[in-house]
Amino acid sequence: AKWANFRHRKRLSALIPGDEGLPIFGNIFELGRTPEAGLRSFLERAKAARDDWNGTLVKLWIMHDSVFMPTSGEMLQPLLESSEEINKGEDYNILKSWLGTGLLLAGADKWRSRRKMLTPTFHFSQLDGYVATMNRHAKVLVDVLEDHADHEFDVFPLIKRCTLDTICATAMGKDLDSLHQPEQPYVEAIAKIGALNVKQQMLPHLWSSFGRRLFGWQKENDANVTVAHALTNEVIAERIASRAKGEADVNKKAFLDRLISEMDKTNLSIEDIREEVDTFMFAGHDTTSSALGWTIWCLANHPEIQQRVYEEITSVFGEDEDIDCTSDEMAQLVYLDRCIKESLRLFPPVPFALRRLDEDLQMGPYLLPRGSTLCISPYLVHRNERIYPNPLVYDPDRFLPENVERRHPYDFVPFSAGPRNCIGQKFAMNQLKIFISWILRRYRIESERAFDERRELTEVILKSGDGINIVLRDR
Ligand code: HEM
Repeated sequence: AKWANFRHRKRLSALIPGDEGLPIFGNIFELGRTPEAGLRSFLERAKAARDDWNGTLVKLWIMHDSVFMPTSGEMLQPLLESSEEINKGEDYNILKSWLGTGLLLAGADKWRSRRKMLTPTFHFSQLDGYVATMNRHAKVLVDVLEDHADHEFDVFPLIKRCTLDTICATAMGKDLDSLHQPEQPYVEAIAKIGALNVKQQMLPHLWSSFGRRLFGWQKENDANVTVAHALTNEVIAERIASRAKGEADVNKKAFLDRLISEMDKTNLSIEDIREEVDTFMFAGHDTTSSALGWTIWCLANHPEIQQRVYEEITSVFGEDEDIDCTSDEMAQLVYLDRCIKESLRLFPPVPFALRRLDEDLQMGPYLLPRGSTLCISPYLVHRNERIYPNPLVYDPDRFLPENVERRHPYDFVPFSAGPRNCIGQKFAMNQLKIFISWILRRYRIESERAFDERRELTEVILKSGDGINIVLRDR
């Protein structure tokens, strides 16, 4: 069956423009071998497809895997809107030892029932419950930043720890305080799991499970996963015990508490709960820190835009730099909203998301063969110069309603779109608005570097290879 599918993929793929590289290896040697060069080569291929044959679909063969990357919203539409083609690409499997088959990695059937069950926990009325926690952590961050004012420093490690603390508090109701105490087994373990994933993707000798065992990768991964699971298990046991004693504070419900209250109605086991909590920890912390880091970088390098955001913030909050940002205020921060969106356009935290096609799929004039990997790439769509002229320019006005209207709805997809989109997108946008509004009320952000003096690279998440170097000035 595998051979028949290979032949089928070869046959349909030959009808789609683009070269297929060498026999057996395909295009693998044409792709950059570092997280930085890899990104560049995808962009170059997307540009070449547009220039050579006016195409918005990149075709690649990576060994025996056929990969297609649509580079416009219009091309993406049939995939994003399909309620059938929702199975993830195989590259994700490596995360299963930590996340199990929670919402992010679940196959179609399990996903449908889980998504239905979890959607209400992200309803905007529930999100209000997380706003106080977000404000609390933003305040801790601006206080810690005080020690770094007036000289250039890399803010990214602090942002990363603070977003980890926030998601830990909202997902598990646990105060990690990694901002003050970074040396904790859990914090170190999930950082190691992240680094091991990047290593596994980049080094071909770790692509097979035999190689991963032989070179000690698996052992190191499993040891760190055990540490990460230990904390989640401990917190779940504590919350169940305090709930049984009637001690759970109903006004301070974490995501975990909502799942525990579902336990009786649904058939959720402790294991099921753990995989969802771990999934939210994973999906909700690196992504948000990347988005926050890049937004800070954009504002630091565009003082006039930053000043306009600041003026909007003071018009909403007055001169008080210490009051909480509530849902009402967030709704009024419309210019900040455009600035965050423009930063998500230029630097989408998830540059590539993968699906495995179960059936042949018609995409524009092409029939894509079943068994192929399809790549939803916000990075390639958002940098398509035919959709966003001068794509490397940071211009929040691209998100003025009249400009948004002129584009295809899927030309902006930082959170993916359709049934399998990001369940946490409102949560993330709230957190970004709250954090930026706290930081800008206290500090002016400056940059001593040029905006384009940055190395973008993908470690699953889009990062800056040099950190986010800024100077903070007290207002
Ligand atoms: C700026 C921040 C974020 C970005 C850019 C982002 C982006 C994405 C993207 C592109 C996907 C689709 C992945 C795929 O198809 O493989 C996704 C899925 C997901 N995200 Fe986010 N995300 C962010 C924040 C969050 C937060 C804060 C949470 C949790 C609180 C979260 C939870 C999830 C989950 C659970 C999924 C899987 C949904 C499903 O398959 O039904 N994300 N996210």
